[in-house]
Amino acid sequence: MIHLKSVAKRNKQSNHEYPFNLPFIQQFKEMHFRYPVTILVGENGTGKSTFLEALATNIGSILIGGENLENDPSLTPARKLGNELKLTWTIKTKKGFFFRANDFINFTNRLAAIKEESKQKLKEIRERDPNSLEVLPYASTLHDLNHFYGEGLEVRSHGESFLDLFQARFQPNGLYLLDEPEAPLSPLKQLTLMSMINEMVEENGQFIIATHSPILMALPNAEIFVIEDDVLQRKSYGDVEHVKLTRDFLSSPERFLRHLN
Ligand SMILES: Nc1ncnc2c1ncn2[C@@H]1O[C@H](COP(=O)(O)OP(=O)(O)OP(=O)(O)O)[C@@H](O)[C@H]1O
Repeated sequence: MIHLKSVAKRNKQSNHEYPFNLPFIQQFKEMHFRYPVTILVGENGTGKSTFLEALATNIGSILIGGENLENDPSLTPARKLGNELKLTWTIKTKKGFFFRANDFINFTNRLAAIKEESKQKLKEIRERDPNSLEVLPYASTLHDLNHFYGEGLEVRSHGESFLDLFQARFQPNGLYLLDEPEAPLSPLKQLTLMSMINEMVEENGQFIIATHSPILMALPNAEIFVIEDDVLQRKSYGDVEHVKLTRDFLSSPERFLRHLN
């Protein structure tokens, strides 16, 4: 299912501040989403995260692990760009989220802190008055955390907790913006993530994923856009530089290693 059909940038007088000064953003006119999965590839620093952030602010996505999108000061420049984007929808969905690998550690830390605080409050209230109804909100928070995340994301490894999170928060009919979700995942777990994404695609999910992973780039039902020479270019899997380089490297690492010294 394609929820978000396209994004276009409104014409604007030249602006020399970030993010409008990024060559890719300057050149950007519009982009169409024709597949349930859109993969965004580009060298470091080309502006993939910035672009996803701008999209997320325009959409009003839930930001997993960060501040509220509207309040997060680090997103002020992206919000300005987001305001200049015009989105067209098939059906606008409120389901889904924006996920940046970098926020994730904060997220697990915050969950752990909320859990600890709720336990502490419960204990204090029960010591004061075993029958007090004041316990209810804290008991409910603990119940929800256990329901969603079991033992706790904070006691799992980064990769495991990533997958737990996706498992807990993916739901049908959602629009998911994922920024480098492969970050802590082993190749095997990247395959697990691919399979979760496939399941959600079957359930009318749409994904826009910025990634450097040649594994994730192979997702079926996907269209790959590469930021090259400052513009978006559609590419087939085998023509993506990340894929070619990885393939060449794996077929003969020594050929590359010889040039490292
Ligand atoms: N708040 C900011 N102020 C000024 N420049 C910024 C800001 N955030 C990012 N940049 C710059 O904008 C450029 C694009 O950054 P962005 O993180 O969007 O790139 P990216 O394509 O996602 O890179 P990577 O693949 O390394 O994650 C970079 O040169 C970065 O230094």
